[in-house]
Parts: sequence; structure tokens; C-alpha cells
Amino acid sequence: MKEREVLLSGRQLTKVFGYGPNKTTAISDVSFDFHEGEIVSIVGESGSGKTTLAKMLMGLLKQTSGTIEYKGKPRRLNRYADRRAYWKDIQAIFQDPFASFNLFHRVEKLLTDCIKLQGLQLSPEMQVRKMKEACSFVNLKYEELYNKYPFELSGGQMQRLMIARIFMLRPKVLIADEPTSMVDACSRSTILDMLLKLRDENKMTIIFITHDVGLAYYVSDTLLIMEKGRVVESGDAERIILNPQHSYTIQLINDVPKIHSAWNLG
Ligand SMILES: Nc1ncnc2c1ncn2[C@@H]1O[C@H](COP(=O)(O)OP(=O)(O)OP(=O)(O)O)[C@@H](O)[C@H]1O
Repeated sequence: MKEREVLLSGRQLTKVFGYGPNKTTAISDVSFDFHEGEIVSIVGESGSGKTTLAKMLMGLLKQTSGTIEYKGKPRRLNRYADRRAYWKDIQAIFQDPFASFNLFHRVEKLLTDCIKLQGLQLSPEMQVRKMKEACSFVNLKYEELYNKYPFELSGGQMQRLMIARIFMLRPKVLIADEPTSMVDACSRSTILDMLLKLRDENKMTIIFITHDVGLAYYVSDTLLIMEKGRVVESGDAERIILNPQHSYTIQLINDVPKIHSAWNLG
């Protein structure tokens, strides 16, 4: 198989919050290479630094030390034009879909904004066609939703709408921070399958942030296991799950509920 191109990489990244006695080292000496079309999960318990790392990758937080490279060059976000170009390529969906949308904008505006962000000049008919296509990709009906406000939608509909926006924006990298937290198991696997389909169609790199090692194994090519701000193990997902090397990884795997033994009360 042809070696995939490295798209986003980090070298010795460290992030320290606060000073003196209030100092917290959220990320400590973390390095990685994320490839084009790769699905990688960043897995760890609460407080292990996953969201901090995701925010640094997004360019929403500046690292205390270390470097981030995008497409083989040091990432620069000082100028507005640089940030705009970067955010065209890198998009995120977060745990709480209600926090991700402007609650005063109707669904139609939330979707037309994606067309504007891409800098496309389309006729009104073409715009509606694109929005309908994006909604049907995530099994939503545009006609039923376009006039609604986010608070008139269910959590699951909102999460689907977030994915419809990604379908329209077609970023090179998607950072998905627990994107299935608000839906039942059935919708959850549908959402994951939609993300996998987007990866296959667009060669999108997906960075999944989760505490659920079972879910990470289901969706990922590679894993980055984090404990207290450090990467304790990384590499091929199957290899890590079948043959974990670090005690923390073993503990995470053992903590996954076992369906059969759960009923063994004897
Ligand atoms: N803005 C901040 N100021 C100070 N400390 C912070 C800040 N953001 C995060 N931290 C600390 O950094 C550490 C890592 O937090 P982070 O949110 O990255 O963890 P996480 O793995 O995403 O957790 P969760 O799964 O609960 O979201 C924690 O100890 C947290 O208290």
C-alpha cells in the first residue's frame, strides 16, 4: 500500500496552564504524525489532556512549547488570512451541539454560511440543492428543518446537522470531540458510519477524542493513548487492543464492560 502523506504533526508539544502553585501541565512532551485519510483516536480518562490537545490542533490554544506542522510546514496563525485558510481545512465538532451553533440563526442560515465560508458563488437554486444533498446525507429532511431554530431540534438532529455542515465544508481534517455523546446507541453507530463514509469519499483525516476505548477500536486505524498529559502508547489500533504494552492501556481495556459477565451474579 502506498505510504500516506503526513498532514498534521506535532513535536514535543507541552501546554502549561497557570503559574506557581496553580500550575497545571495539561500536555507534556507529546509528538505525533497524522496522515491523510487516517482515523486516529485520542483516548484517555477525564483530565488526561484530550480536549487541550484538540484545541491546540484547532489553533484555539497556543502551546507553551513544541511545534505543530501542517502539510510539512510550521503552522502559522498570526495573520487573519493564515487563520482563515487553516480553518477552511480544519474543522471540529464538539460534545455539545447546542454550544456549536448560533442559536439565533435558522437552519437555513447555518447551512448557507458553509457555502459562504467556502467562497462559492452559487445561484439560490444551487444553494438549496447543496443544502438538500447535505441533509439527505445525514438522513434529515431539509424541507422540514430549514425554517427552524437550533432549540427546536432534538440533540440527535443537531448532531446530524453538524455532520451535514462537515459534508458541505469538506475539510481536510475533522476533529470530533465525543460527537456521539447525546444520542442513543442506534443513532450513534449511524453517525459513526456517516463519518467513516466521509473519510472514504473525501480522504478526510479524522481525529476522534474519546474516553471509550471500545468505540476508538471500532472506528480507528491508529490510537494515541493519553494519561495525565502524556502519550503512553500509540500505533495501530488492532495491535494495541490485542496486545497492549502499557499498564494504563490494559486498565482502560479491562474497564470496558463485558456484556456476558455483567449478568454473571453468582
Ligand atoms: N483553561 C484551563 N485552565 C487551567 N487548567 C485547565 C484549563 N483547561 C484544562 N485544564 C486542565 O488541564 C487538564 C487536562 O484537561 P482536558 O480538558 O484537556 O482533559 P480531557 O482529557 O479533555 O478531559 P474530559 O474527558 O473530562 O473532557 C486538567 O487537569 C484540566 O483541569
